[in-house]
Amino acid sequence: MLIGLMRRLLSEHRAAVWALIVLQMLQTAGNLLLPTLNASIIDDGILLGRQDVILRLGGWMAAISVVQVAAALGAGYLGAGVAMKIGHRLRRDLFAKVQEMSSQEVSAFGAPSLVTRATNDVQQIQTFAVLVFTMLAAAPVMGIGGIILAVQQDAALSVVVIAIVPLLVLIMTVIVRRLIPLYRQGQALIDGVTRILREQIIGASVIRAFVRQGHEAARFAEANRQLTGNNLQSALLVAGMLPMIMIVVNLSSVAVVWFGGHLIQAGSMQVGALTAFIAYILQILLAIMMAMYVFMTAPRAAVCAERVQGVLDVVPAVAGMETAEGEAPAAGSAAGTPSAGAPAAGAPGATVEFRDVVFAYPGAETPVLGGISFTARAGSTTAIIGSTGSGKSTLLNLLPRFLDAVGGEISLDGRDIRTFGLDDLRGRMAVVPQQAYLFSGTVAGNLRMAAPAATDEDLWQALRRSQADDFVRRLPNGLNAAVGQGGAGLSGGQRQRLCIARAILRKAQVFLFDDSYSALDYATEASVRQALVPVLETATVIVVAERIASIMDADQILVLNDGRLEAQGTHAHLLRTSRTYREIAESQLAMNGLP
Ligand SMILES: Nc1ncnc2c1ncn2[C@@H]1O[C@H](COP(=O)(O)OP(=O)(O)OP(=O)(O)O)[C@@H](O)[C@H]1O
Repeated sequence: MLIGLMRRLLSEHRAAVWALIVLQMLQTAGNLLLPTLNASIIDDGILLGRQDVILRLGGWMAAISVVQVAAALGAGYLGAGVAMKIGHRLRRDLFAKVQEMSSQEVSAFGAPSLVTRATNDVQQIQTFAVLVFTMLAAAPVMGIGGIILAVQQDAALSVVVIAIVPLLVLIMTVIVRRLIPLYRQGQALIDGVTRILREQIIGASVIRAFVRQGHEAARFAEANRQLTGNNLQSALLVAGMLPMIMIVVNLSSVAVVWFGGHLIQAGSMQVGALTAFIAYILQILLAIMMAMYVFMTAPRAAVCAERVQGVLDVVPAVAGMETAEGEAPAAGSAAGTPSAGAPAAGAPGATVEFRDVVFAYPGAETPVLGGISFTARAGSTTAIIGSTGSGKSTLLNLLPRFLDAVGGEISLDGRDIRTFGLDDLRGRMAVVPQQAYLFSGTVAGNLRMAAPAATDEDLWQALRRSQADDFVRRLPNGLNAAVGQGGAGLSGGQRQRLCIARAILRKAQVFLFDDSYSALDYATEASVRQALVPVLETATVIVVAERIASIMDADQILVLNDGRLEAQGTHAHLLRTSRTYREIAESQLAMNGLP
């Protein structure tokens, strides 16, 4: 997985990678040459008293060192650059993929895990790439070159090398095999800590309200303890490796000096040759240590690559982000792009038709919606009412294809919604979601999500209609007032009114309101509904509501019960024909004496 991912990512940086390899080769060639030159200086220069040889070879050594430094600098610069670009590309791809995913696909991974994958996991892969660029190409050349040159210096003494290399490889294999499962578990534990932290930050007031701080602190402490334990285990293994290697290295150096000393005494080896031999032995060991370090980092990077690739491999159930080719936006609408102009007074609607629609959440045994058929015409308002969990939001989410129906057909002006490009389809709609979500930034920034080219006057007009102008005017900086993440700093009703203003800024054909007035008092709700009449006059409006008073005037009301469309008709018709509707109405309206 890691190799495949790296190969794919590096294919874009072929020239830089080749340049890196050449620079590393230059560096390594220098490393391999220097001990031989040093040996010649000792044996042919110092021992024979030849100053010209010392100066000539010394000059070569200095020149090689300069080239080595330049190559090291170039390789470091290029390696870091390519690694950073790989990280950038991975984060960009992950972000784009998450944007395409449906809410089910996101929840299958979990938001905290997706955040960890896009940050920590990418960072691990990036770190591994830097290591590979600095070490992996150099290590085999240095190791093999070192062995050849050591054997050339003294074949008999090279037996030491043959003895230590398998020992080092054995140590490395044992440790790496224990590290892989630890790293895999570690990444999952990071997900766990992030999840608990996120829950505790978002739900801080609930935790305080139910005096659960102690319990939550214990939950976090346990997750933290497990992560620390896991990190300690892997750190101990990595830390234990270095002394083991040093013992092997030092023992082999002692053996070389011991045998080399005897060879010099016997006159079969020169002092310079022994110095070079020791230098080559150290280079071989250094090469093995470099490779080991890469192989030790590889398991964690491999686990991270697996997790990142897992996200990148998701084929979104709702496919087709782009506008379908050759498709013209609908006349009179700004479909396909967020509408650029003034609020949507008079945007022409489109006929929405559901024919025997069925929907089941992935993995669920029974469908949450079945046999849903109705038609919502342009210029009309369709309301959906039903008990909690009856499938109202799910039904609404099918239209912009946040979810895809598993049976039946949904059409817009007679055309199956699956034949539209996703951007085009969603560009024809404006949604006020059940959770009034705002983004960190300013009030104006949030509103212009729906209409980037809207003027301040357009924004104020939309705010007036959603009864939000008064409170925005009172905010420090008005339209440019800061909004916290999710709408922090604003009340639920204020957020809801800003979301309504945002939606009506769009010249949409279809407006979807998912319980969008729930945080407003009756008087404000009535004023907002009244003010929206000119905007929504010709559009197709579908409203989910809990309160009968909000939907009594709708052209048709759909009564959902346990995912089935139990009845449909006007308020008066349903009062006569639907028991469920009558019960809801009686429970809400009887006390007010309404019809
Ligand atoms: N992501 C999901 N995965 C599985 N089941 C889900 C998911 N989201 C909702 N459900 C289930 O689908 C059913 C319908 O949910 P939905 O949110 O559409 O109901 P609703 O009528 O809008 O409820 P409410 O009025 O409380 O918002 C519920 O039983 C719910 O448990």
